[in-house]
Amino acid sequence: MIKVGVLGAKGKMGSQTCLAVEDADGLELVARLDQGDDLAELTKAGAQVVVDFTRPEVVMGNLEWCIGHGVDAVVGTTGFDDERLATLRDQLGAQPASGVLIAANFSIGAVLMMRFAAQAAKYYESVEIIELHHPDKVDAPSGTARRTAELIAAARREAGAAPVPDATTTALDGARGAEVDGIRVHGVRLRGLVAHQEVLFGDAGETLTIRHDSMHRESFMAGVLLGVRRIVDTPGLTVGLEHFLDLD
Ligand SMILES: NC(=O)C1=CN([C@@H]2O[C@H](COP(=O)(O)OP(=O)(O)OC[C@H]3O[C@@H](n4cnc5c(N)ncnc54)[C@H](OP(=O)(O)O)[C@@H]3O)[C@@H](O)[C@H]2O)C=CC1
Ligand SMILES: O=C(O)C1=N[C@H](C(=O)O)C[C@H](O)C1
Repeated sequence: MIKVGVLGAKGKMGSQTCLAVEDADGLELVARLDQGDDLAELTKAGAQVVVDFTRPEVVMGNLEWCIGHGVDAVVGTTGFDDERLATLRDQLGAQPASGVLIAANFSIGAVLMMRFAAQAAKYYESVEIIELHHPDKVDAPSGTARRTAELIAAARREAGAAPVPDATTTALDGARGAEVDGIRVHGVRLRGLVAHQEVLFGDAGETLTIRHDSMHRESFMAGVLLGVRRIVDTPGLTVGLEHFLDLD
């Protein structure tokens, strides 16, 4: 049995994760912690793996604690940039047996969407991303949109593509979205939505749209459970659930 603790256990993703872990073969839910709880409860309960669905401003502190206490971590919380990843690599360097998985999105369909978008990137002159989420989301653009933009930008760079064309010279602030690694990202917040993304590609006389929809937070759970089962045997930093899927 793998003993699992959940951080952010009262939140939308944390509560769904608790249900999924309780139902999963070979996993035991030993701790549910939320805002104000003492992280020492994790070691008292014997947690081997922590699943973190908290907030961008607290996740790095949680991970420093986990790495320092030899607890592996599966992280869905957003807010990771190169600087944060470098910090984690340094911390893990001092604890070579520990593992951390950072996944912008645990839904299999979203991982495929990112992969397909990276594959399509070199064939199109234009590309923009639209992410659509529930209005309780605190960060924009979404972690998934940021990651998708980075993957597309890397593929375009490798192919020697020119910058995405855009003749805009006057615009209201925000009208052209945010720029991530040279790719425009637009955010929609709408009651009724969960998590959705479109990647729009365009070239002479044609467009290609790759769309993914998470209708329910259950969509993330197979990926979270896979992450928990794999991270106990995967020391170091793993960025992206695709490393635990047989995509090639
Ligand atoms: N990778 C993926 O597949 C997915 C990632 N996410 C990401 O996961 C994160 C959480 O999303 P969601 O569940 O919707 O958010 P919620 O706001 O519903 O849940 C976050 C929970 O964490 C709690 N919390 C805040 N600080 C701490 C702390 N220091 N220790 C423990 N718990 C704390 C919050 O308490 P309080 O409300 O009192 O602050 C809240 O209960 C976001 O970054 C989101 O983008 C979401 C869906 C899928
Ligand atoms: O906050 C959310 O809900 C989600 N957050 C993640 C993100 O920012 O990409 C994953 C998914 O989009 C849902």
